[in-house]
Amino acid sequence: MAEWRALKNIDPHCFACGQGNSHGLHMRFFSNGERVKSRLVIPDHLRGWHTLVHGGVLATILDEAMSWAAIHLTGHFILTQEMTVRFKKPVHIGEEIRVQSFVNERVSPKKAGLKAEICNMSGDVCAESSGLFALFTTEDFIRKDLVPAHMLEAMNESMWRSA
Ligand SMILES: CCCCCCCCCC(=O)SCCNC(=O)CCNC(=O)[C@H](O)C(C)(C)COP(=O)(O)OP(=O)(O)OC[C@H]1O[C@@H](n2cnc3c(N)ncnc32)[C@H](O)[C@@H]1OP(=O)(O)O
Repeated sequence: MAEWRALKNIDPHCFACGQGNSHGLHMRFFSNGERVKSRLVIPDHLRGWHTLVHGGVLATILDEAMSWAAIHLTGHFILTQEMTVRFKKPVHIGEEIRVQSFVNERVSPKKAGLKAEICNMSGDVCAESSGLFALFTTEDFIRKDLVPAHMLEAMNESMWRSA
């Protein structure tokens, strides 16, 4: 299996992966060509019930991990179309967690099924997800008019390279 390579962060403002978002999760991703992974500690301000991490935050982490896998393992821009999450064990504020994701199924040329799971440092699966992702060519994504074309072109130049 190929070694893990750090992936280049492409939007400093993203709540999940933006390194410049002071309220965000600052996720950094690595890929071995088959899977994408990240590790993080959830900051104190994202708690839900007492010291528990809010489920919506865990869902964001899973969505982000599946999105990075969809982008980097299929080579397309993506939109999350649907996702399901199963919360299996509590995650606590300040606890280190690991997330991994992969392409589970290439449903069609324009759709892929992804999976992700969050584990604690004991190796227990705390949350897992499945998602359906729409895959776009650069031209089709520009046509959607969701992200400025100059930003997509800059991403295209750097996105598929290591950090
Ligand atoms: C920061 C950098 C790192 C990036 C990480 C980002 C992670 C975040 C990921 C997200 O959370 S994305 C935000 C949450 N998701 C959304 O906002 C998606 C909203 N939903 C949609 O836009 C549509 O439901 C979706 C494109 C996902 C699926 O559409 P459908 O397959 O149901 O098709 P639909 O019939 O609704 O098509 C709408 C239009 O999109 C077009 N389309 C759909 N899938 C396409 C595709 N794959 N390629 C090209 N065009 C596509 C389709 O042809 C059509 O074009 P027209 O309006 O011109 O007729």
